[in-house]
Amino acid sequence: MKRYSRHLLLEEMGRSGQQKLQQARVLVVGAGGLGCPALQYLAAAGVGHIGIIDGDEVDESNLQRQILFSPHDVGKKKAEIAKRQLLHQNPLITVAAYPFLLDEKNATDLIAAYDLVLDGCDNFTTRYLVNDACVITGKPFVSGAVFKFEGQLSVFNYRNGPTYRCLYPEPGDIATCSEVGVLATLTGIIGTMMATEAIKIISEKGLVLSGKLLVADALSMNFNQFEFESNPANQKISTLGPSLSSNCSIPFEITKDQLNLLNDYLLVDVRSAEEFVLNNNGGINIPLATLLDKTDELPHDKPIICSCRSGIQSVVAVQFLKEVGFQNAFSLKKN
Ligand SMILES: Nc1ncnc2c1ncn2[C@@H]1O[C@H](COP(=O)(O)OP(=O)(O)OP(=O)(O)O)[C@@H](O)[C@H]1O
Repeated sequence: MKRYSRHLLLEEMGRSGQQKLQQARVLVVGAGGLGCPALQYLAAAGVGHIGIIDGDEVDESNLQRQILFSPHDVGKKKAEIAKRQLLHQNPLITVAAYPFLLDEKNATDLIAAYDLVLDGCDNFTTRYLVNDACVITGKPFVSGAVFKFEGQLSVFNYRNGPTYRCLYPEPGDIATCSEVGVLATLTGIIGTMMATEAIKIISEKGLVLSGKLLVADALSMNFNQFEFESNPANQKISTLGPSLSSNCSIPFEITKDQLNLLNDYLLVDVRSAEEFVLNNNGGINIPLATLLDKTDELPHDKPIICSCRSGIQSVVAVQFLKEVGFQNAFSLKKN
């Protein structure tokens, strides 16, 4: 009672909410930059049964953001070290470590044994796999992603809400953080928000981020939410397909070289007005948050090229533009 007293004091949580946490079974995919903070808060908050699946070993370059690990853990299995740390932090919970990768053979059985999944992996293959296995087993999942200074958060397959495929119908090839770098604290922010959504789902309190994508920009501290629709066809998955290639490209991305071949187009910088003023790379500025209100300023007779700093917000912008009929929209690919 004393350990959880600050939760018990919350009217919305109270004894029944805390008991729901204690009874909950949560699987975290990936004990990396997002998984570590998410796991720490789930354990501290008293989620009774936590599973950790990660096939990787701790690397020295992980220590910048993977806060469950120390230098003497380098070379050891992340799932096992994370389990040890969480039990040390909260001996009142149970933790299962799966020191291997989630794949098509184990995903459905493993996910079926949990109430909720948190996906903190770093690749599209696993994201689609988690999605499809959650659809098949009827489990909601909280999804986080980080790239340089930008993070994304959403909840999929929650009470028949939209799935990951409703937001991202096609696999992408955006580089992982091992190739481009990521701000340490951003993984903490998004990972902690993933745990927050998990606690809300389990305790059945608050508005869950279902059908909405939160895009966070650590440099400007702009946090924006975008709504997206459900496509009922995406609920009809009944078997896991073979692994999706993680290097197939987003069909609506365009490189700088390809852009140079175009005679006429409209360049739309979808960063915030502040960022645009600080670093004007040409084109017009329509921040992502206002894009759908300003579609009457956009042409239908020439390509619309969306651009941002890292190539993530521009992909989201194109996704939204295509939904409202701008099939000639492309995202400018970053190096
Ligand atoms: N299919 C999978 N099953 C389980 N864990 C996965 C799977 N795919 C990726 N992961 C794990 O997700 C975690 C993602 O962590 P993070 O994004 O911080 O990158 P990293 O792989 O640890 O480091 P870096 O990208 O710098 O090499 C990793 O620990 C990785 O092993």
